[in-house]
Formats: sequence, structure tokens, C-alpha cells
Amino acid sequence: MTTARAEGAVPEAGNGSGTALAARTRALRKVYRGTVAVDGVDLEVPEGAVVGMLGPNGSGKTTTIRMLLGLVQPTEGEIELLGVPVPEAAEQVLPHVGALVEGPGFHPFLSGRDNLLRFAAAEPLLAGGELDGAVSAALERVGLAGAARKKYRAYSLGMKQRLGLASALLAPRRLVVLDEPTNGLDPAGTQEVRRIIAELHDRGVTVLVSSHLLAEVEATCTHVVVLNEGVVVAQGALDDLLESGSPTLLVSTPDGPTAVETLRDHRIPARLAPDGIRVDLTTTAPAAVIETLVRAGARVDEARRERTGLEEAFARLTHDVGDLVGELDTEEPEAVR
Ligand SMILES: Nc1ncnc2c1ncn2[C@@H]1O[C@H](COP(=O)(O)OP(=O)(O)OP(=O)(O)O)[C@@H](O)[C@H]1O
Repeated sequence: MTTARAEGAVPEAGNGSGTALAARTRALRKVYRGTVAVDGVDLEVPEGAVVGMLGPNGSGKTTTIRMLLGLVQPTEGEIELLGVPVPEAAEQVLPHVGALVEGPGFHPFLSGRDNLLRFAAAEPLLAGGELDGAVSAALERVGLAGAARKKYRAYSLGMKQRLGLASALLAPRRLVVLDEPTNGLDPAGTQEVRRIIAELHDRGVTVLVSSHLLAEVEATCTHVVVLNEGVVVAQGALDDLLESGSPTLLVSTPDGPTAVETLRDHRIPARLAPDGIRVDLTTTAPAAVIETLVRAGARVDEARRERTGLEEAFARLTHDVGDLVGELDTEEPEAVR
């Protein structure tokens, strides 16, 4: 992780706890007319980290992010941004926080550039003489310089998303919060978001990014927080999460169902995978798995050890697919969005 200094001025208060956190919540809860959206979330976003927020639909990601930014009032709980409590000190801290959330309120009949100029004028960290330069730099950074004079209503979904990103980057930030930043972007746009996140990270800016794209999170984030039904089911360094799963052996075989049944008979947990079967190696060595299968007459085309992928860890934590070591489900695992 980088130790580079963050952009911009440092807010006066620090959290004084030793481990600096750019954002943290305690027992954060939100209930919407009987629906518990967020249920006691203790979030920790270390300074300088790129934290990916993952979770199935409706798990509370957007609600958590909107509470952090003061856009939704919590039912209960505490929030600190950059070491100071919000909403109490929101005015002091929010200028240091850039955000991309749904519905940023751009004017449809103004150009992208003029929309950004309006936003820039409201940035306490930008002086009047800096507005033009800040807007040009932000447009350049998100690849919109060529379409800066086009009306917002003529923008494609991807261009609108880029403009939202540009508004998050208008002023120097210490924390940037991005809710689904790659929504509506083509592969090139997705690549650019990845580059922008890496660039922010290099400058020491903390990034909190929600995403459904597990591969994206695996490629860009240093830390992960996984939400399920409004509850944090895992958080910490990405590498720790990836290492926490059981080692598995991926066996390519045309005899999947029989192979799984055979292994179960030998008390070796396994389940069907799209490309063969996945076998839990917690208590069994790969050689014993292969020998058991071959003896039972199952064809083994290939066998290789797998590092636990984020998708596997995510599925395990949110129970979106059959539990590898639990009751065997011979149906295809449900796809993870
Ligand atoms: N304004 C609202 N009024 C009522 N219920 C809401 C509101 N916003 C969210 N919810 C409910 O709160 C729960 C969490 O929603 P939230 O949008 O935070 O989840 P999410 O993880 O961001 O989902 P997605 O991945 O689909 O965007 C859901 O059950 C949702 O229906």
C-alpha cells in the first residue's frame, strides 16, 4: 500500500487511534418503513486503501454509501469521515470527499463543461480563478474533453457516468466514494475507471468503491467489505479474504455427477462446477482424490489446485451458491451477479 501523502489540506481533527481510518461507522442502521436496509454495520476504511464494497442486490451497499455522504439519515449509529463525526462536522469534511452517486443532478440543457462549472463554483477548496482549470483537468481525466461542449441530455449513459466521475474529482480529495462507477461504461470506459482508481491510490487518496464486478474488485482493490442482508459478513485486506477459503482442486471430467457421488461416498466434499467438479482439499490430498476417482472408473482429463477466487469467497460468504462442504447439491450452482 502506498504511503504517499493525500491530496489537499488535511482536516484539523484526526481519529487519534493509531490506525488511521478514512471512514468508519459504528452500529450503523437504516430502516425504511419496516425494511431493514442496513443492520448494525461497523465499517472500517483504512486511509490510503482502495476498498471494494461487494454484496448481492439489496444488501445495503448504496444505503451505506448514502449515509456516509450525508444523503440519507441513519436510523441509528455513528459515522466518522476523515476522523471527524458526521453529520456534525459535515461542512468541514465533505469538501475533502469526492463522490459519484446516482442522480448527481446535472442540468440537461447545459453542456458537460457548464454543468461542471456550476459544481466547481460550489467547491470550497477551489478559488474563483481556479475553476476553469479544475474543470478542464477533470474533463481530461475522465476522457470527456472532446465532448465538453455537448449538452448533457445528448450524452450517452457512459458519458453521463464519466461526467459524474469528473465532478467527484473536481477538487483535491482525501477520500473518493464511487457507487457502481462502471455502470453503463463500455470496456474502454471500465479500463479508464480502473486507471483513475489506481492513480488516486498512487497519490494516497482513499477510495471506497461499490461494484458487482468481482473481477474488477479483485483487480483494483486492496481491501474488501462484503455485505449481505444489511450485515457485514467480511472485511479486511483482499489477500486475507482470498486466503481464508479452503484450498480446492478443480477436476475436469465428463463424469461430473458420478464423480461427485463417488467422492461423497468417501467423505470427500465436492460439488459440480461448470467445467467439471470442485473438490475441497481441507482434509484430502489431490493424489487421493484422483486415485479415488480413477478407481471408481471416472475419467479425469485434468486436475489443478485453485487459489480461492473472489467469486468463490463471495459466494461462500453470501451463500449465493451451494456450500462446498455442506449438503451436496447436484444442481448447477446459481450464477453470481
Ligand atoms: N428509499 C428507499 N425506500 C425503501 N426501501 C429502500 C430504499 N432504498 C433502499 N431500500 C431497500 O433497502 C434495501 C437495501 O437497498 P440498497 O439499495 O442499499 O442495496 P444495494 O446493495 O445497493 O442493492 P443494489 O446492488 O441492487 O444496488 C433493499 O431491500 C431496498 O429495497
